[in-house]
Amino acid sequence: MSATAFSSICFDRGCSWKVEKISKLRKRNEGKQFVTCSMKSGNNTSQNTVRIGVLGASGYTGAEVLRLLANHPQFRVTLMTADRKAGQPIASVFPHLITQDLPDLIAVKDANFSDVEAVFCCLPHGTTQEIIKGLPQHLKIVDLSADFRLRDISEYAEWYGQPHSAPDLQKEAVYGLTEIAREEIKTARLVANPGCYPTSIQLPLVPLIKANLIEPRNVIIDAKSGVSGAGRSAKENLLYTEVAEGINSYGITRHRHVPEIEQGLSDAARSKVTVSFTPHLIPMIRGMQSTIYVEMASGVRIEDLYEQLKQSYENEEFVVLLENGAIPRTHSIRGTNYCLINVFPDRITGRAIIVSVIDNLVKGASGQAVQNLNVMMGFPENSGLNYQPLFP
Ligand SMILES: NC(=O)C1=CN([C@@H]2O[C@H](COP(=O)(O)OP(=O)(O)OC[C@H]3O[C@@H](n4cnc5c(N)ncnc54)[C@H](OP(=O)(O)O)[C@@H]3O)[C@@H](O)[C@H]2O)C=CC1
Ligand SMILES: CC(=O)N[C@@H](CCC(=O)OP(=O)(O)O)C(=O)O
Repeated sequence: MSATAFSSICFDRGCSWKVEKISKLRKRNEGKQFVTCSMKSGNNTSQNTVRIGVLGASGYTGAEVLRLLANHPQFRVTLMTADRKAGQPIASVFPHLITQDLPDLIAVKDANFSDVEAVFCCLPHGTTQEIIKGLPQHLKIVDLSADFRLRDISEYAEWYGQPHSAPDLQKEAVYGLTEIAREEIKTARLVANPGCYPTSIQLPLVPLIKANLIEPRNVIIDAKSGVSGAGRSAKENLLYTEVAEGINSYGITRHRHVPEIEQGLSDAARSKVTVSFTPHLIPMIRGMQSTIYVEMASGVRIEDLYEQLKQSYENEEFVVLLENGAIPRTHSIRGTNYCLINVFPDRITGRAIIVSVIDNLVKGASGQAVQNLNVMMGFPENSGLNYQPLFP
């Protein structure tokens, strides 16, 4: 059999395994949804409707929350804030949302939170902690910024260039990598949604480190992000002329996601882990790939890594281990909450190469945020998240 024929059979086997798994999990969740909640149809909402605020609804992650919640059976957006764009209808800020029945954007200071049960906080770091400090206690909060992700506030001060102004809230926050921290998220009031790079990196590495299959101190990560990862505000380095037809590495050795990645991996290892991490901005709108080079522990084979990941994620709808050499592609997850992973042997160095892809705006931000609020509210975890990839 030719190599091409072999790899195409393998690829097909990988896909059919996955299709079976997804449909099985979806059926299981649909069953739960039917029992737990009655559905919303059109403007008729059931008594299970949860009123939602979106803070920073005029930004990219805010808009993505609105897109996902349009198909959510329980969450209904009744409050939306902005800063410079306060006072405007959403369709004048995001014309693609014109068909949604949504309230106008208002300033945070004018918002009445008494009628809202939960908020997605899609604001810049720094600003976020000041605003969350002033929110009423009854609210469940999923914060998409970096403000509550680092447990050590001195580390926050070092990497974010300012002291943390809400240390008590920081102590209360649960780091929301859903597949890893689901039990804690269930009872949390404030969830710190992980950063996009840290999500794509920790999902494959945490189970491997916990099982002592890789050397945690020699991890090298080469990551690439679409430009929407930098948000919607105007910046010179994000102009079309600066981004198109080129690749720009940035934050080499000092990107602020380093301590977040090291925190998660150190927890898994129960000892201090350090990483070499280099992000790149590439000329695409959404999507992210992390290519991770690891040394396997003594006596460990690539098949052991593969089996561990397969076992860790076989009951997870949104983390998919591809089979038999299939290569994760950002095209395969565009607009979805999936993380696709595969592991490859580097026969020359003996290392393993792990490839992980997510959509930075979905599993890397708003999708994981919706997944987390579903967990916090006891709803099926995939509510509002059943999207097929946009391809081509
Ligand atoms: N983009 C991504 O892929 C990811 C982003 N994140 C994080 O999520 C958060 C939001 O990101 P993103 O949506 O991309 O950012 P954007 O820059 O696109 O949006 C920021 C939002 O915050 C509002 N805002 C800005 N300053 C203030 C202020 N002082 N008071 C009140 N509101 C304010 C803006 O309002 P206005 O437009 O009216 O000025 C806008 O609605 C950030 O912390 C980001 O780091 C996390 C993971 C991935
Ligand atoms: C392409 C790009 O610029 N990406 C952002 C990361 C987006 C993200 O996850 O940011 P938070 O940690 O603030 O949530 C960056 O490198 O800073």
